[in-house]
Amino acid sequence: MKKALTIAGSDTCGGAGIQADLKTFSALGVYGMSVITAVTAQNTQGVFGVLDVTTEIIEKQIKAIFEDIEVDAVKIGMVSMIDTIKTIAEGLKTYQPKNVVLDPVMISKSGYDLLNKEAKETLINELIPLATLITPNIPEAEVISNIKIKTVEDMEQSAKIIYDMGVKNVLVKGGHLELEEKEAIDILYDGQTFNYYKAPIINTQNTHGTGCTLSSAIASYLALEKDMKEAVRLAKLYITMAIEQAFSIGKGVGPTHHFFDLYKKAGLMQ
Ligand SMILES: Nc1ncnc2c1ncn2[C@@H]1O[C@H](COP(=O)(O)OP(=O)(O)O)[C@@H](O)[C@H]1O
Ligand SMILES: Cc1ncc(COP(=O)(O)OP(=O)(O)O)c(N)n1
Repeated sequence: MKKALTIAGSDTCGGAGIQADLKTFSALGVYGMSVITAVTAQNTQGVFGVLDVTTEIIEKQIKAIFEDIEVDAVKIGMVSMIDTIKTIAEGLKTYQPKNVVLDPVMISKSGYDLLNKEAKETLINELIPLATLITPNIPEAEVISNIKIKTVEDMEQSAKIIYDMGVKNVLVKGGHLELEEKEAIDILYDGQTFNYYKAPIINTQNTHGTGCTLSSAIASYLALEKDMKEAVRLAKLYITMAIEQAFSIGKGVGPTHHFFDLYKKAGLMQ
């Protein structure tokens, strides 16, 4: 069985973070493992507190996995602090996993800073060059590339700037872009060509964890030995269905749904 590791924060309400990643791995038939970087107290209405895990324990979690188990893909989510990022970067350099999908989580949908402001430069300098793929949403791509993004052409320019920071592939996600066509368009850049992944915008307020779900679905498909374009194509189908099936569980933004049978019927499972 293929095995994927998520290095990310815990989301109490199960819609994003470690919980979303593990649900996605399982739904796609990949064995999931976790290194927890931070514990958040959050629900569908907001984030109410964060406890960062010590670097000593993060280092031990990474070592415990890699010294024992072969890892086919790594997904990185909330990394929170400078020292956390440095510890993860050291781990990646030591163990050199094949596929590293970096979701540069910065701010939750409810507006809470999940990455300390001063840690941004460390994420760019230390983690981006070690990633096989980075998956910023529009606000994250704006921060990393330092340009404003209003159009698909801006997304392409941002992808090129981020690519030049040393990552092998860039996927700029367009969920936050308001286009006339009413499409959710994501753009993959591999240093040579752009590939476009489009889906109709689904009219729902339940989009908690969309970014986590997409990046862990890509990591799953890379673990299953799909090439990058195919992994992103399949993951885009997965996230679109997971948003279509999203439902309310509380008073605010509900989570994506990982509906095993649906994916099986759609032929998305191995
Ligand atoms: N309302 C929606 N309908 C369809 N796809 C969506 C919708 N919102 C987001 N997506 C897709 O979900 C994925 C994650 O989207 P995005 O919102 O851009 O990232 P994040 O969750 O990190 O903020 C992307 O593939 C995006 O195109
Ligand atoms: C613990 C944790 N990690 C990441 C996020 C952000 O996840 P994302 O998929 O971008 O979803 P939203 O915050 O936009 O719903 C999180 N909230 N918590």
